[in-house]
Amino acid sequence: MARSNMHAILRLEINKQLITFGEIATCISNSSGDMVAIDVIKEGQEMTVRDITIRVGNEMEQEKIVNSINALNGVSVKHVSDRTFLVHLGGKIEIKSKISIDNREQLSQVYTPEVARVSQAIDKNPLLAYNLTIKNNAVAVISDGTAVLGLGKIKPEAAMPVMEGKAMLFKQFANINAYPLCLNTTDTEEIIMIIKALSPTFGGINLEDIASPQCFEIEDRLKKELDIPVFHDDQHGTAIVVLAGIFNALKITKKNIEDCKIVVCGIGAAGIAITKMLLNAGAKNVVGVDRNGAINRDETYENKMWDWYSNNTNPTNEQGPLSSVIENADIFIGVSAAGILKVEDVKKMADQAIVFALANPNPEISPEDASPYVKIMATGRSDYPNQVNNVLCFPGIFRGVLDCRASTINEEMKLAAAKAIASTIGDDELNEDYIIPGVFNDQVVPKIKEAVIKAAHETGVAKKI
Ligand SMILES: NC(=O)C1=CN([C@@H]2O[C@H](COP(=O)(O)OP(=O)(O)OC[C@H]3O[C@@H](n4cnc5c(N)ncnc54)[C@H](O)[C@@H]3O)[C@@H](O)[C@H]2O)C=CC1
Ligand SMILES: CC(=O)C(=O)O
Ligand SMILES: [Mg+2]
Repeated sequence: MARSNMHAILRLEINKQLITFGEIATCISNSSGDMVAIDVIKEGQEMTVRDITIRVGNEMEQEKIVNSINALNGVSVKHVSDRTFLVHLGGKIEIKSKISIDNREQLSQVYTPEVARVSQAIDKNPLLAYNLTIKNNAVAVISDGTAVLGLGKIKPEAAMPVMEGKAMLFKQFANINAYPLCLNTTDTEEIIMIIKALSPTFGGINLEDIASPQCFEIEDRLKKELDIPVFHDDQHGTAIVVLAGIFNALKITKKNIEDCKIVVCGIGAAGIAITKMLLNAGAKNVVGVDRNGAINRDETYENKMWDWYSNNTNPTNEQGPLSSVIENADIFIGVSAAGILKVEDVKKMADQAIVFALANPNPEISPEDASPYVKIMATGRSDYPNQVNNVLCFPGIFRGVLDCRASTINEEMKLAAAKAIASTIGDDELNEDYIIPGVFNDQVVPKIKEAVIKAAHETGVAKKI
């Protein structure tokens, strides 16, 4: 399994006459806790209070450690807090005013009565909204909570931490103000109606974690009916970053995309968009696998996208489960669920295999299990090398489209973004553990932005000269 990034902070009250800190540390280590920090909170003659931060595998392990400490004589656990929960207290973002209101004159300018003149000006010329409101730099991050990370359908309130996280990334990496909005409906028509009604406020719409196949119709309709860019990040953001990673990975394995057998597992939002980009980039042999095995032409599918998929992929009409179609595959791309690719499957792949196990939060196979048998291993996670995650794309692509006021994000702009990401790694730097730039590489956003603006102008969708 993938290693855990879960940390707990235990507040311990210790009677120094009865126990030493060394004994407590041994107890934690014997219970598989990895102690990463110690803070002294209160020091007395007899008693001392310390906060210790430990990395644990999961909640059960945490409970086991707490119970073992409490079983020792002279120490008790007073409080347990989880570092991840602590950073979420009160939510992760806020709205700040650009100017302060210190007197009546300023009040009458930013609000009534003077603001009315600004409203009237925009009413006469709605394009002025780009100059006189937040629109120019505002993106709505909208989810209905139906496909959140790999968690599946969860309540819209529960999707908010993820959307707030996306909003933070928009701000930090591209200085875009993003507004997380989780909708209490899963009805396609209602979602379309709500987003259309909200659109005057925003310069772009980032759809997030909306389940397939509904996500396709929602995005297609909004693209047709709105004049601002609409981008389903799980489809296109992911596909762009995957393609960037594949371009670089193939330079290492010295294979051509045309000759590779590529198995895509999880034919949902991300899987379908990835497949389309791979085909546009020249791939000829893509085989899609979902819960019931390979998508093939001998079956009929209710899902229209799977119908399209069966007719445009799988040239030899392979059938059967992942464990059989994985044979001789050069590339595996997983956007499905945790743990479904087995070591025995990886062993059946062609030489110099490339495995992108991108399910979040836990990949289809852990790097520890797969790495001995593959040339290149990537996941969607921040705690391993080669993080293939749409965070590398959405800040830069939206920075580009907002800056040139593009009406849409087309195939040319997406391909340009993929090439821009790949190009941030020079041939002299490229290696198995560095096929994709890190999230904190400050060349990524400017490179994507420039490439996207250029492609928007070349394809005539940039409205700002
Ligand atoms: N690393 C990254 O940047 C990204 C990762 N993802 C991850 O990819 C996964 C899928 O995301 P979406 O495409 O948005 O969801 P989705 O719900 O649209 O599609 C998931 C697909 O995987 C299939 N699936 C589920 N369990 C499976 C199994 N055991 N075997 C084969 N197929 C299975 C489902 O039937 C569905 O067709 C999630 O884990 C998500 O976190 C998604 C977007 C970006
Ligand atoms: C990264 C992302 O968008 C997802 O896992 O859904
Ligand atoms: Mg997502």
